[in-house]
Amino acid sequence: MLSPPRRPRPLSTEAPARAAERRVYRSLTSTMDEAARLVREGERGPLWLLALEQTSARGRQGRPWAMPPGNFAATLIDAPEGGPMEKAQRSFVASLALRDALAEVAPQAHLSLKWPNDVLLSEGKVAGILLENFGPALAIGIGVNLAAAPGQGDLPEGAVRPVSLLQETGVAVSPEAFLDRLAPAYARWDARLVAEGFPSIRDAWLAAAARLGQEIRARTPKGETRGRFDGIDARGSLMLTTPAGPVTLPAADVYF
Ligand SMILES: O=C(O)CCCC[C@@H]1SC[C@@H]2NC(=O)N[C@@H]21
Repeated sequence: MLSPPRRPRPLSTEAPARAAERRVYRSLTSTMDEAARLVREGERGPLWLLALEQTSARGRQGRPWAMPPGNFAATLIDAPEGGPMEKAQRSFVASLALRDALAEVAPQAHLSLKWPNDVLLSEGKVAGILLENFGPALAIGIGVNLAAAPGQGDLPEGAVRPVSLLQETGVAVSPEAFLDRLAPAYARWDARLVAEGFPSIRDAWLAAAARLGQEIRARTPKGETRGRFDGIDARGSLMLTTPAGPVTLPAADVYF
């Protein structure tokens, strides 16, 4: 007879001041899987799930996400007010929070933001964000190459190379210590979104955007669009000026 599936047990549960509750796990398939399970059980957050190892992590567009030991992997479960647009805006909140947390631990780092939700360090990808909507709650998955960058393998031409914080700056920080910075940074930017609305978040994001005003390429299942990166609209969609006129893309992969 099959035994019932074992529930992952957190190593610790605590609620530090100024931040949401957090649970730390030694190993999970993916913090997104654990988030989905907890949401099914009624969890609505805000709750951070931090895994020291993931055996089956995923990235955007169903791609696998490699997680060398020492890297950061967490998911924030939250149930913000509003509809799909307000939820999608949290990817910009998370990008800004990640930028701030990285800047706090490595003040000398050259950081920028790549649409839709990557954080670049010295122009390489140091962190990625994956948003998944689990009905009543949102899961914001965040992976940061703190200790090591995954192998470059078969990167598409124009894709940014993966880099790690340690390799680029010499700064060593544990996943737990990084969450100590990230959780309050997220709470600050989220409060700003609620208080001031998306234009304030958009302005802050654009001020840190990589390649603004320059030519980029955006790939969707329908093909590639080349154009000048003019910003993001009120929904967070990518705005390009192409030889054929303005184009707005709600989702795409961007190449430089
Ligand atoms: O493709 C991307 O850039 C997004 C990567 C997101 C990876 C993180 S690691 C924590 C969370 N758990 C997952 O399985 N994926 C996200």
